[in-house]
Parts: sequence; C-alpha cells; structure tokens
Amino acid sequence: MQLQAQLKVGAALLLAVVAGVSTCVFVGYAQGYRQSTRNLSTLTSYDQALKAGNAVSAERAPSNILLSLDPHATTAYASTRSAVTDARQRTDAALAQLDQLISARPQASADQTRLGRAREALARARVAYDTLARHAPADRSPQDLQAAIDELIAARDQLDALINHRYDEAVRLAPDQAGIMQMARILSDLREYGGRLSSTLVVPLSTPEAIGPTRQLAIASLRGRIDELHRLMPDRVDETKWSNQDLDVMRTQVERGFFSHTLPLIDAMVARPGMDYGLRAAAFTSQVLPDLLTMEKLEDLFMQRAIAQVADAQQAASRHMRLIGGFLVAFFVFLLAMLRAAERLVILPLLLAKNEVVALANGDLRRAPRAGSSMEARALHEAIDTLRQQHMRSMRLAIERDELSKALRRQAHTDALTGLLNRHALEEITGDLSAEPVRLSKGRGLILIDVDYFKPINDEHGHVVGDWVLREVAGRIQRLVKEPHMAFRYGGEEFALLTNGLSMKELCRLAEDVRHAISDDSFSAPGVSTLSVTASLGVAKGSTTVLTWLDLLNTADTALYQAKAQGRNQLVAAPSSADDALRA
Ligand SMILES: Nc1nc2c(ncn2[C@@H]2O[C@H](COP(=O)(O)OP(=O)(O)OP(=O)(O)O)[C@@H](O)[C@H]2O)c(=O)[nH]1
Repeated sequence: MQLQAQLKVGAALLLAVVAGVSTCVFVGYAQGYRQSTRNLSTLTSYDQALKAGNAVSAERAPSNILLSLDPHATTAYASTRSAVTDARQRTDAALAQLDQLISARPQASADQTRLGRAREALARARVAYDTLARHAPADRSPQDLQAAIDELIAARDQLDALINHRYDEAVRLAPDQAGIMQMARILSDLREYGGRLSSTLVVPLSTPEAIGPTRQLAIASLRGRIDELHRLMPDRVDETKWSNQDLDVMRTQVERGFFSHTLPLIDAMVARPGMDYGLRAAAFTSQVLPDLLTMEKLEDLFMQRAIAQVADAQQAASRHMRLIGGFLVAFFVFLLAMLRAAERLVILPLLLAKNEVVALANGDLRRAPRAGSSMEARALHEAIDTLRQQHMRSMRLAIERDELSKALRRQAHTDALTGLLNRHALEEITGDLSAEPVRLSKGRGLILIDVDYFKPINDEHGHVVGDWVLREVAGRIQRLVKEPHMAFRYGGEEFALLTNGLSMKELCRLAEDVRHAISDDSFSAPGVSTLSVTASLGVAKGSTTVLTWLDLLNTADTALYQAKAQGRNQLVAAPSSADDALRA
C-alpha cells in the first residue's frame, strides 16, 4: 500500500478510536444532560404546583378580611376588594402556568382532572365569597361564612392531590433532590395549615361567637399537624446540604414569626374565655399573614436553590457536550492538517524525489522540481544530487570510452600512411577469406588498383618520395569515390575500390576515371620536379559465377594480373556470364 494511503487509513482509524471514546463520554454527558433536563422540568412543575397551592392559600387572607368588612361603609372594603381581585388574578395566573406545565408532561390527564376540580371548587368559593361580601356584616350568617371558607379550602385540597402527585414524580425521577423537595413540601403544608388555622378563627372573630367544640377539635387537629411538621423541619434542614446564610436567616424569621408569634397568638385567642378575642378578624388576619408569607418565601428559596442546582448540572453537561464536540472537531481538523502536512512535507518530496530518480535512471540529467525543506528532505535531495553527479561522471566516462573505442576502431581500420581504409577494414566486410566462403550480393563490384613500377620510384627517389606518391595516388582515388563506394589501401602500392549497385559498365567507367586520375597528371614530389605514375586495374563484379567474396577478389586479382601482363596502365574487366553481360 502506498504511504499516502497508509497515512489516510491510520488517520481514519485514529479518528474512529478517538470518536468512539469521545462518543462514549459524550453519551454519558448527554444522558446527564437529559436527566438534568427532565429533573429541571419535574422540579419546575412541582415548584409551580406549590406556587399555585400557595396562591390559592394566599387568596384566602384578603377574601376572609373582605367578609369582615361592610361593603357600604368603609373605604377599607374597596381596597380589600381590590386586594382580593389581585390575589385572584395571581391565583389564576399561577393555575394557568401550572396547567401549561402539566399539559406538556406525559400522562398529564390525571393532573389536569385534579386541576379542573380545583378550579371548579375555586369558582364556587369565589361565588360564595362574592355573594356574602355584597351583604352587610350583620346579614352574613356564620354558616354561610364557614361554607365559603370551606369551599376555598376544598379548592386547595384538590390542588394538594396534584401537589402530591407532582411531588411523588419529582422524588421518583430526581431522588437526589428528595430532601429539598420534602422540605419545600413541609413548608408549603405549614403555610397552608397555618392559613387554615387562622381561617378557623375568622368566623368567631367576625360574628363574633364563641369557639364551639367542633371548631375546638378542628383547631386542635391543625395545631397537632403543625407541631408534627415543625418537628420534622430541623431534621430535613440538617439532612440537606442547602443550609446557607440566606436560608438560615429566613428560617430564623419563620421560627420567630410563625412559631413564636402567630401560633402563641392563636393559642392565646383560643384560650380566652368568652367572645372577647382582643382582635377583629381583619386585624388578626393582617397580623398572621406576614408570617405565612415568610414561610412561603422560605419554601420558594429552597425550590429556587434546587432548580438552580439542577440547571447548573444541566449547563455543566451541555458545556461538556459542547467541549467534546469541539474537541472532536478540533481533533478532526488537527488530523486533516497533519495529513496535509505529511503530504506536503513527506509524501510530495518523496514522490518528486522518486520522479527525479526515475528520470535520472532514464538519462534525464536535468534537476526536477522539488518540495520539502526538512532536514530529511534536504538529505534526500543531496543524495539525488550526488547520484546525478556520479551518473554524469559515468556518462562522461562512457562517452569518452565510446569515443576512444570508436577512435581505436577507426585507427584499426585506417591506413596510417594514406588515411584510406585498410585491408583489415575490407576484411571486416568480406569476412575471413580463408574460412567458409561468404556469399556476395550481385550488386557488389571490386576494382583492384596497383601502381606500376613502384619499386623503381622507391629505388630512384627514396622511400619518402615513394610514400608521398602513395599518399597522392590515394588522394586521387578518394576524390572519385562517393558513398556508398569505399576505397581501401589493399597493401603496399595496391589499392581496392569496393562498389555497390554499379553495373559492369559503370564499374569500368569508374575504373577508367581512376586510371586517368593517376596517370594523366604528373606528380611533383618534394625534391622531384615531375614524376609520371601509372596504375593497372582489375575489375570484377558479383555474378552467377562470382558468388562469394573470395570469388570476387580472385577474379579482380586475375584481371589485374592480366592488365599487368598486357603492358600495364590499363584496366581489365573480368568477363561476366552471358546473362550478367546482358544486364550490364
Ligand atoms: N615507399 C614505400 N614503398 C613500399 C611500400 N610498400 C611497399 N613498397 C615497395 O613497393 C615495391 C613493390 O615492388 P614490386 O612488387 O616489385 O612492384 P613494381 O615495382 O611496382 O612492379 P609492378 O607491380 O610489377 O609494376 C617494393 O619495393 C616495396 O618495398 C610503402 O609503404 N612505401
């Protein structure tokens, strides 16, 4: 596999492993996020149920005050009426918000039924209150007053069922928050029971009338329940890790207000003999209300803390998810950048270096484009440069060797005196004449040229002049020979002219030209004024009877011998066969 492909596979595997591990961690955080989102939703709907309960409880105080006021005589009535309207609006808004929250939850129908019942009871209670409020205080019977209060309590009871259900679900889904939710529940119940307790005194205080045994029993039951919840409170607060300065301050206010002021006040009023309670209903309710609201605030503070903690957990999970997502993207980008860098810094330089080496091996000595500036890439390029230099040296040596061998070959085939090809060169063409005869093409022709009476030239003028004459003769022959014909010094004062493609007639014409070239112009060798030189020529051509090189040489030699014998300075052409003669 190529390095590039290997890198890509490696990067893909690495990415898969990192993505796998990150996904596992991501899934963990995603579950945490989902869990905290669900917890948040559960806590929010539980909190809203408590708020709706508190709103219904809170509606009772101005409503009860209203029932102690004269609709015609007091300005207090109008302001209380307005407070009732505000309280009802707050209740309706809280119930509407609760409705919205629970309808978004799974299996909402049971809670919606409970909410519907609470609304119906609330509507009945409001009608009862409004009817009574229109009458003068003297026309309001204690029974009707109690009935209206009971109807409002019934509305709160309907909500209690819903609060219980929200509480159960919240504890089931978010057991971590169970302590705080229970604490909020206790405070909500305390606020409600405290409100109910003070409501039990509204009728006696408004009418006024004595607290009868049934009411005594109800008051005792509520006091018992309140004491029980009060006993539970410290444990719950200690168990939770929610205690901090704000909560402690408010908790102290609740203790000082509700438990040390309101309850003793109620106890004292209940304990008073006769119908002189010391306080009218409106004043009593106004005194009690702030302590109840402090409890409501404490409960709200607990819930807000719980919600804030879950929201923190949700945000932390979301932050971690984003962090992992970001890490994955960054890692992917990093891998991509590494791959690119590897391509640019390693693979591309390697590929280009490979191409350069291949080109070098194919004889291309040019410097190819290169990439990479790393130490390793530079070392590779230096190695290629060294290779190139060695390659150039070897090529130079090869060329020199080739030229040398060509020169040697030329030298071996050249006659040193005349510069013509020598006999050895002729034998390269004819082959070894003493060995197996080599067949000859019919187009081949041979002219043997022998200088006449050369020995006397040597003898008379010396060898230097003899050499000079030989060179001059060779020059005159060479000037007449054109490609593809070739001239040789055959030996001593004898020359050979090997032709190709000439007819016998053309061959004879060439031989005649050679003879004239030697004999027509006298030679003026150094130290010798004029010197007449002639030559005898024997001409032969490949034919049906002259089949081999040996035949051709022998035939030309015989013809030359004949020319010498016939008086020299002439040419003799070896006779051809009849067919050949015809073609010639
Ligand atoms: N100067 C010189 N003489 C050479 C060379 N090679 C051969 N000779 C001489 O050439 C002469 C040849 O003489 P012969 O064979 O008797 O022939 P010729 O004198 O030319 O007589 P014919 O061929 O019969 O006309 C000899 O004296 C050789 O020494 C050479 O390279 N230089």
